[in-house]
Amino acid sequence: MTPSDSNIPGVPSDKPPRDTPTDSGESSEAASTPAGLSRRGLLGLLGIGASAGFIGGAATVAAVARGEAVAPTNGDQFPFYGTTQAGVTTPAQDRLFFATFDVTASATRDDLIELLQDWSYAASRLTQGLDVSERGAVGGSPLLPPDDTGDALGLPASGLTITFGVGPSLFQDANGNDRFGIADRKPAALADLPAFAFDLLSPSMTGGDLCIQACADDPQVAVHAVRNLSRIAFGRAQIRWSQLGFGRTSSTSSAQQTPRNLFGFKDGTANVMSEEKDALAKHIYVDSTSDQGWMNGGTYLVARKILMTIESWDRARLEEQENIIGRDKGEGAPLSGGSEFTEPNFEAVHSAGGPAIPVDSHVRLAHPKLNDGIRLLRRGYNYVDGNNDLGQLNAGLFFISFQNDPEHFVRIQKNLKMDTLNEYIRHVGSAVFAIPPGTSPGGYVGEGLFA
Ligand SMILES: C=CC1=C(C)c2cc3[nH]c(cc4nc(cc5[nH]c(cc1n2)c(C)c5CCC(=O)O)C(CCC(=O)O)=C4C)c(C)c3C=C
Ligand SMILES: [Fe+2]
Repeated sequence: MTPSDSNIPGVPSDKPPRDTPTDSGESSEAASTPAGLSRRGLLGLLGIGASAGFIGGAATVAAVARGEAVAPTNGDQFPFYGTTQAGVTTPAQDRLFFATFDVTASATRDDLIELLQDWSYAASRLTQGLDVSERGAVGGSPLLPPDDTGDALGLPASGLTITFGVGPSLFQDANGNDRFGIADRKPAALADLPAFAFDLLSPSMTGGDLCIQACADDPQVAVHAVRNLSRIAFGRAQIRWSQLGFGRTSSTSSAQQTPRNLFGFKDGTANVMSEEKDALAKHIYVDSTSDQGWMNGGTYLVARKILMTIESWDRARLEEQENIIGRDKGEGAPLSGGSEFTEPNFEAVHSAGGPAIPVDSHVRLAHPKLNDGIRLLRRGYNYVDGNNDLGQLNAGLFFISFQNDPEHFVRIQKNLKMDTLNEYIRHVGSAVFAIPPGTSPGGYVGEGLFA
């Protein structure tokens, strides 16, 4: 299947920020959203469980003007609706807030469907720079908690994308129980990742039934999105673990400059780019040959939280750092010569003898030539989670890759067993999710799973 371009507009939108009223006094977006939040979703926003009583006065309240005092600086918008979900080939934004969720033990199949419907509806609004519902942060009854938390009032869409995923545990619990009557819809490719050499995984940063990847150019917008989606889920699903990321570590479009990771190296040079339509179809998106038709046009997300011992790295000689990566630090050119985008030549010989690109360097071991031609679309972010008692930063790479089979990640990660980079990194968190195809107005992400 050839993925559509529909999520790659890349042009600033002329839509007004957050619920600026139209001349009619209605939300500028109201007509384009197919349905409102379910009663359960509204109850979640109020922080009331499913058994709670009726909410009075559900009539639509005209949206209230937002952010008059703040001139929006990044009104970039990427449509939520499309044949593929946004946030995969979308030019990587600066910030990430990623969260995995556990669906509550008491939730039924209908609860799960309604949650995905509510999330899709809310995401279609949030990605337009609107509040989570029409009543929003300040348009509801003064006697009720506001629908929207209000922390993004006055902020533009900031390129927000919201990408939903479903994990292996959604289909079957640890005892093999078919939780939501979808066990026979589980793709063979969606399995927990195996243990890898040097793994130091913490259970508190591993797994999840569902995931939300929110990317934006403003961290407040990304956090607002996940926070409000989490409120909607109240009583149906709760956050298991989450990660804030900054400074994208990968380009996903050749129009973007290659960013740097916390080791100071350009990261993303050899990534699959959104312009590479054939490579996207071959390596990233699931096609009609999949064992599960509902995944046609979807992809798989692998997340790995990788701690980087940056203090030790900073004491390594430049030459050693470059030999470990296999590229030079200044330009990002392969050690075999040329400039950043020159193909590495693993046969090239160093003037002092031996291979110019060390055999145990990261780029050699991760290169398609040593991995049956496999390519990943990497979309990771740096993170810093404070410091330890020794004054060292808890910092690293929140690695995210998209591929049409998680086994492709597994293949490369196994090959990285000999990687000299391993002396400076540890994988501490891990998860894998199926990313269903996109949806259209009136539908919801994951609908094919229940059809
Ligand atoms: C299993 C997949 C990968 C993990 C895990 C991983 C961790 C990791 N990578 C860097 C830094 C760099 N990686 C680079 C290239 C690169 N990395 C992977 C895969 C994983 N990396 C691939 C497939 C590639 C491309 C290889 C190629 O085709 O040439 C680079 C070089 C620049 C670039 O091409 O992006 C850097 C730098 C770190 C620091 C890290 C863990 C913390
Ligand atoms: Fe890498």
